[in-house]
Amino acid sequence: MANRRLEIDGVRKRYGEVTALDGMTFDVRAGELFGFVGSNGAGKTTTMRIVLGVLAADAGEVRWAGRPVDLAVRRRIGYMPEERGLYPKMKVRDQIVYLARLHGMPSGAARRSAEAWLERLGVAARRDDEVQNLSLGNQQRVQLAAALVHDPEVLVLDEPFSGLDPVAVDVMSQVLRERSAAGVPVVFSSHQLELVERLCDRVGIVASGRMVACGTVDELRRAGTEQIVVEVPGAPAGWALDLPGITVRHTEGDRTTVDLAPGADDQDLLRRALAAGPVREFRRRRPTLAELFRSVTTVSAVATVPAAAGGSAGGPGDVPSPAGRTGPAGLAGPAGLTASAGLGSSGNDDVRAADEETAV
Ligand SMILES: Nc1ncnc2c1ncn2[C@@H]1O[C@H](COP(=O)(O)OP(=O)(O)OP(=O)(O)O)[C@@H](O)[C@H]1O
Repeated sequence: MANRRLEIDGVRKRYGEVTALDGMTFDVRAGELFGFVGSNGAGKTTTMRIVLGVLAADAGEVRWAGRPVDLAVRRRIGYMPEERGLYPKMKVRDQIVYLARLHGMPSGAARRSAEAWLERLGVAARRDDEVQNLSLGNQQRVQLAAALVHDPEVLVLDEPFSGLDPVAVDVMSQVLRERSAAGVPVVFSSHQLELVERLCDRVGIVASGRMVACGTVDELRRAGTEQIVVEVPGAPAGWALDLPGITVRHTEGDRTTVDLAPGADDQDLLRRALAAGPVREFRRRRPTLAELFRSVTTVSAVATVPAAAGGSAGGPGDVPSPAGRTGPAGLAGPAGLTASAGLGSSGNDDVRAADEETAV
């Protein structure tokens, strides 16, 4: 199929007075693992629910392979809802087979596929247990099996990594990588930014219902302010102040981190450092995804590597969710499947602290 792209184009959604989506626009391409990140309440779940037709948009359009997404297409999407969607009292394998059948698979193929995915995801030994008797992490593996069992053309996963142990995170990562390598566009939301940075081909950062930065991790990091970390034991306080194009971000012990404006001369800084004492470290760095996230979600003013062009055709329509998925999704999800991590650590404590003090 040509143009295998999932396009979210100018989607708007209000809940009464609350604007949840304000022209959300991005695309996810064939073979791409796309990380969808944003603060709590930024609009990620609302976007995914609109893609799946669980919710109708007020305006804008969702397209797959160039065509507006309809019910037939939605049945070919694999979806892991945030509220989870398993029947607690149904046995694991029966449930996966049942969901595969709802997506139109013949019964033999549904059973084989269910068995293969339960095996692959490490929960085959629990196939005859009721879902409610599984640990939350194992329920999540079953939930992923439910999203994958019908060999979907597109995968849309709302916080699939939350609450997983490190081994399960590895299994989940591998499976998503495999599916994207097989040509499936995969979009997932997460608050685990180090994981997103490591795993994703592209990342979209959402704030207040809009895409505020979108691109590969490298593109996003290059768009961020370049920094220099300098270590000068015994340097007098303020040694790096008042240099053109150089702003001190943070000082901790002997180590100072500065922002380097475009065109600023780092050799000025080096000369000043050498005059202040012995230079033990002098290196350039770019902000991590977590640092960028803090910047753009504090002030949405970082360069945006644009996703698909905007626009707002008619809404995707009041199509109900794929048959049967409303049932289990509508039940109270397994309790306690909540986001496991905060907004990712930067992996660089000094600069993280600086970001918290001085949001750019
Ligand atoms: N059913 C609803 N009724 C009213 N407001 C809603 C409803 N669902 C979501 N909202 C509001 O819409 C906005 C976007 O919420 P959404 O759940 O899409 O955010 P999110 O990015 O998925 O957040 P989180 O990371 O916390 O899951 C928020 O302001 C939220 O309070």
